[in-house]
Amino acid sequence: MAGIDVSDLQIAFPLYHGNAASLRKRMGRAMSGRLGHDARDRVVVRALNGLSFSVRPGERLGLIGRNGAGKTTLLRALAGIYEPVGGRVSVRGRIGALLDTNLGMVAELTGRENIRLRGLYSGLDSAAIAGVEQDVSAFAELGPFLDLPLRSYSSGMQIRLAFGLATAGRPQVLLMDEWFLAGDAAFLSRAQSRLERMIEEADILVVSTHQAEILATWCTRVLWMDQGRIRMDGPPGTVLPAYLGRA
Ligand SMILES: Nc1ncnc2c1ncn2[C@@H]1O[C@H](COP(=O)(O)OP(=O)(O)OP(=O)(O)O)[C@@H](O)[C@H]1O
Repeated sequence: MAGIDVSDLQIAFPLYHGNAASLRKRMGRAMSGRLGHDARDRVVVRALNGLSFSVRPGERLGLIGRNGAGKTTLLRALAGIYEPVGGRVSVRGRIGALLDTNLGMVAELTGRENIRLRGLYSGLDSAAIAGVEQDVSAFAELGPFLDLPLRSYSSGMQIRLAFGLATAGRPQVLLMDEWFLAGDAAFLSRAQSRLERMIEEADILVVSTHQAEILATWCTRVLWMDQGRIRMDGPPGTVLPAYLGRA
């Protein structure tokens, strides 16, 4: 069964230049608490600083917080792209990651070829690949562009294709950065019903966005992140008014 357990998670990025004291001075108080040193005495930014939480099947978790709070870093750590420097991340279930429109795509291949390639990577047989191809092409509504190279796609087309593909493989844990919520209203409503079908199968969504309305309608729980830590964790009706200063 799908699940996420994060315990005392720490992610840090080395900054290769300068010394900590002058960097602290230049970056001001806002950042100074997030600078530290690693074992090789390099100055690092602590992007995530001791996060602990669990997510159970059926939960739709929204991440909110100011620029630089650590939302994207957390999604990437859950996807296994970043290694923790401390603590643990455990994600059970097949992961679908919508973090970067180009992730795992080849710009020179057509949309259809990319779909087939992904099917082959996932070890699907030809009948299953044909099913995914049909499902994704119906969802993405790319028309003749499906048979043109990806590099000719608009960013909205890339998003539709990536979203269709990431959700076609019936992932049990879908990780999504707000990038993918940039489509028009018609796309958002089709994306929402596709996600709802997926979530009905008792799976997990983790989505990061600055748009409070999306969190209010899509999520059952919101983590408010601040300076690489969790500031508040609870239902959207409690966390969003506090975040927006209306509590
Ligand atoms: N590759 C990197 N190298 C150095 N520092 C990084 C890197 N990626 C993120 N950071 C730093 O880690 C912190 C968290 O960044 P992150 O992108 O996770 O924030 P975010 O909440 O997603 O912000 P935004 O809302 O602006 O997308 C920031 O201080 C950022 O500058």
